[in-house]
Amino acid sequence: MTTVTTPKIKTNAKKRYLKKKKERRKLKKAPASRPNAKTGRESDSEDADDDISDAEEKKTKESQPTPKSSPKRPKKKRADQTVSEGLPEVNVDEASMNVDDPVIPVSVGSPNPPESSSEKKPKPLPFFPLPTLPNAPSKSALALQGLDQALVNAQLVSPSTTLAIPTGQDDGGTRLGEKLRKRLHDIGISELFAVQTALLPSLLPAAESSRSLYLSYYPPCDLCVSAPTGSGKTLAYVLPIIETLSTRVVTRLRALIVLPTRDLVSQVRETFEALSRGTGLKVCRLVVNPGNCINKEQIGTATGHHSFSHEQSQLVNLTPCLQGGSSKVDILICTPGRLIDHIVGTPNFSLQHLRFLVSIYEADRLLAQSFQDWLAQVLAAAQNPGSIQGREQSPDFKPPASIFDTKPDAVAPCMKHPLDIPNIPTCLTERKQSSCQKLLFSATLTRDPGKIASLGLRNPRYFIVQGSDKDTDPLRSEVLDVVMEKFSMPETLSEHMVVVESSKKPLVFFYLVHNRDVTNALVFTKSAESTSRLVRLFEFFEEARSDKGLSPLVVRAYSSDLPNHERKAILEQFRSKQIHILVCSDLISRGIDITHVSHVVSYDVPVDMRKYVHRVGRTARAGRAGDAWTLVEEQEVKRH
Ligand SMILES: Nc1ncnc2c1ncn2[C@@H]1O[C@H](COP(=O)(O)OP(=O)(O)OP(=O)(O)O)[C@@H](O)[C@H]1O
Repeated sequence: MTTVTTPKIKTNAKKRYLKKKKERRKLKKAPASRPNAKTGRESDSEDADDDISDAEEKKTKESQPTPKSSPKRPKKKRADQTVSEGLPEVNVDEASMNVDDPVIPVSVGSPNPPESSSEKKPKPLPFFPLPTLPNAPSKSALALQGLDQALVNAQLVSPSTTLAIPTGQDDGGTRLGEKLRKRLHDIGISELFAVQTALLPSLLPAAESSRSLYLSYYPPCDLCVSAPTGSGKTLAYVLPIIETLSTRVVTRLRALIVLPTRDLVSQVRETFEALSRGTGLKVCRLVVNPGNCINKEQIGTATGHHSFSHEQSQLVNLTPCLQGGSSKVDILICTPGRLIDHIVGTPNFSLQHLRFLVSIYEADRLLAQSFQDWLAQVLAAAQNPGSIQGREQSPDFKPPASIFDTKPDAVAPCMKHPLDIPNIPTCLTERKQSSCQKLLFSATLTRDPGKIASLGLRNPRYFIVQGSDKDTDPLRSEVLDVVMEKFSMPETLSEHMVVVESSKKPLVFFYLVHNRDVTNALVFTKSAESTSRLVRLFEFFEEARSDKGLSPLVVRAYSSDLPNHERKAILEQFRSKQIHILVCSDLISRGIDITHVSHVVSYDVPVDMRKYVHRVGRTARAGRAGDAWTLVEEQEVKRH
C-alpha cells in the first residue's frame, strides 16, 4: 500500500527513530535493563521519552487539518512500541525516502490515510478573492456626503449683483414700500447689495397674503445666508422686518434679533431706528437710557445694561396676567443670556406672536455658546405649549415653566386650542404651526450638520454670496467652499503677512504704522493683557517721537477689562477719529461696522480661520478698499 506523509511528519518519525537507535546502542554497551514485568516496557526513562514523543506527535496532529471522514487511528503508544521493537537498523535517510516502508505511516498516524489513488490529493481549501481597495471618493464627493440637500441646492448669488431702489410708485422689483424706499434714499442708500437683492423677494413675497403676520396653515420656510463680511447682511433682514411689521395693528413682540455682544445690539438697534422712522409704526418709548425718550419707535433692547426690573417694565405690562401675554415693543434686539432671563422670569413676556427670529452674524458663535440652551428655549417659547409637551425633546432640555403659564391668544392661531383642552389633540391643532420664520446669517456659516439640526429649521433655503467667476463649475464650488470652510473675503480687501521674530514684533508694528501709513486701524491681540502691554509700549514710542516735534498718534486699548461706559466712550472716539489706533482683543472682531477703518492688523495671529475672517472683515466693507496685515512669528510659520 502506498502512503503519502507530510515532510514534517517524516521528520518527527526520524527523530523518534534516531532516539530509539541511540538507546539501543546504549543498551548494547551497558547491561540491559529488565523489562517491566507487568507492562512489558523496558524502563521508566524510555516511558518518559515515549510520552514526549507522543506529545510532539499530538501537537503535529493538531496543527494538521483533520478531515471529517478521518478513520479511527490505531493507539499510538502501542504502535510506536511495536515499531521501535521490530525496526531493523536502517539508514534514516533511506527510511524517509522509501514511501513504501510500512513503518513510517503507521508510526505517525497519518491524518489522511489514503484509500485509493484518486483520494491522494488533499481537499483544496475554499478560495476567497483577494481584498481590493475601492477607488477613494473625491474630496468634493466626501464633503457633500450627509449634507442637508437644501445646502447642496443652495441659491448662489454673485457679489456684483445690485438692484437700484427707485423713489416713485414702482418698487423696481425691490418689494419695498414707497416710504421705506424714500427713507433709504434719505440715508444715502440708492441700490440694494447682492445679499439684499437675493433675499428681499423671498422675505417679501408678491402675494400680500404671504406677508401676513400669522401664517399658521402655510408657515414660511427658514433661510440660512452665507455672505462675506461687510456685504450688507444687516439691511437684508432689517428691511423685510420693517416692511412686514408696518402692517400690524396691535403691538406684540413679533421680531426677535439675537446677537452675541452688547455693542452689536446697539449697532443693529441704530439701523432699525434709522429705517423705521416714518413708516407708520405705533408711537412708543425706546429703551436705551432710563427715562430718556430717544425716538418714538417700538424697539427694545435687552442686554443687561439696565436693572432687570427696569427692563421688564419697558418690555411688558407685568400685571394683570393677560391672554397672549403683553408687549410694549414690536422688535426686540438682545443677547441670549438676558433673553432667557425674560422668558423665564418676566410675567406676560411671550413669544407666541413671533414672526421673525433672527440669529445673525455669528450664528456659528451663538450656537457654540450654550447660554442655557437658549435656542431650544426660544423655539419652545414660540410654539404651542401643548405641542412641546407631546414631543420628544433631548433629555437635557427642560422647557421653561413660564411658557406653560402664558395663556394662548386667539390671534395667534397656532397657540389656540379650539377645545381649550390642550392635551386632547384634534385635526385642527395638528395642522397649525408657529408663524415664526428663522433667519440665520453669517460670514462663516456653520457646516456642522448637528448644529444645523439643532436649529429645527423648517424647509430651509440656503443663499450663498460668493465668487461670481465660479458659476459654471459643475461641482458647485461655492457650496463646497462653504462646506469645506473656505470662507470668501471681500473683493476689495488686500491681505499681507509679515514673518517676524517674536522679540521684534513691537518694532515691526511701529514701522508699519509710520512707514505704511497704518492708521485708522484696528489692531487685534490675543488677550486683554497683551492689549494693554502693546498700548503702553506704543505710547512710549510716541512720546519719543513727540520729543522730536512730531505729532503723536493716539492709541487706546479696548478690552473686556474696561467698564461698559468706558468701552462705549472709546468706541465713539474711534468712530469720530479722535483715536487713530484701537488695540483690542477679539471682543469687537465680529459684526462691528466702523466705516473709516482702513487697516486691520493681527498683531497676534488668530487661533482659527473663522476669527481671521471676522477680524479682517472690519475693513474693506461695503465695497470700500482695505488692508489686512498679519504679523506671524517664525515658529508659527514652521508649525503651519
Ligand atoms: N445697499 C447698501 N448701499 C450702501 N451701503 C450699504 C448697503 N447695505 C449695507 N450698506 C453698508 O455696508 C456696511 C456693512 O453692512 P453690514 O454691517 O450689514 O455688513 P455685514 O454683512 O453684516 O457684515 P459683518 O458680517 O461684518 O457683520 C454698513 O456700513 C452698511 O451701512
